[in-house]
Amino acid sequence: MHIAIVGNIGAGKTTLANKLAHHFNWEVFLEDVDHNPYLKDFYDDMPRWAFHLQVYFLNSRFRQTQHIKKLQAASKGVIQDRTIYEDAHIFAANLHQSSLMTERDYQNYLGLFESMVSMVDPPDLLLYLRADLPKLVQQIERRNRDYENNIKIEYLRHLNDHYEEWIAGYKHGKLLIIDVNNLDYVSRPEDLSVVIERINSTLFGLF
Ligand SMILES: Nc1ncnc2c1ncn2[C@@H]1O[C@H](COP(=O)(O)OP(=O)(O)O)[C@@H](O)[C@H]1O
Ligand SMILES: Nc1ncnc2c1ncn2[C@H]1C[C@H](O)[C@@H](COP(=O)(O)O)O1
Repeated sequence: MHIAIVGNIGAGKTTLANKLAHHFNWEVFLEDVDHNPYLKDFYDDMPRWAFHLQVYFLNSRFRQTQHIKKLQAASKGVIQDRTIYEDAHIFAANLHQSSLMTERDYQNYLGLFESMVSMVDPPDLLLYLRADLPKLVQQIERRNRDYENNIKIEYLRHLNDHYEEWIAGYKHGKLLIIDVNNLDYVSRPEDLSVVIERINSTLFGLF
């Protein structure tokens, strides 16, 4: 079983991924953020570092999917925090549309993405955490990563628009949309239970 959690920056993916992994006793795959050699530079100067960052994320996400494939072959359950689909359909697409990535870099990136994604199995369940801008801003502030302090609200808005469009057309498998605006699975265990019940119901038809 493979559940992938998708959603905008600060939506609560990592927090939920850890909680679900604990609940189901499955392996968790988080994003490589702390060791990312481009992320800070990217936020300082997006046009300069957009392509480098996208190639880095693509490779790191692809390696993760190969690792997940092996675990699945061994019948292990996996929770994944963010997918390779989001790199291309959300982040790279947004950078290109916002003229922060050139046409030739984008086409070059897409060629690489298409080659890689053809070797990727979609998750059994895609769990989209839908959050409005105030919730995202509040949670990004709460997390307080210094390089994210200057993220513009417009950047988050464009990413949310891309998410909504991509999710509306998602056809790779089961999809569960959770509105997290009024959920607090950090301090309210009953909110986590609601999420778990909805996952069980979508995956196994329970409840
Ligand atoms: N549903 C929630 N309710 C309250 N706080 C949350 C919720 N989800 C996440 N948080 C908090 O918001 C911050 C960002 O969450 P995180 O899981 O890192 O988001 P993401 O991985 O989507 O970027 C963290 O400090 C986390 O504790
Ligand atoms: N593909 C990406 N392009 C640009 N930025 C990205 C990409 N994937 C992740 N990020 C950024 C967004 C956040 O600053 C960090 C971690 O993501 P989060 O949603 O907080 O887990 O990396």
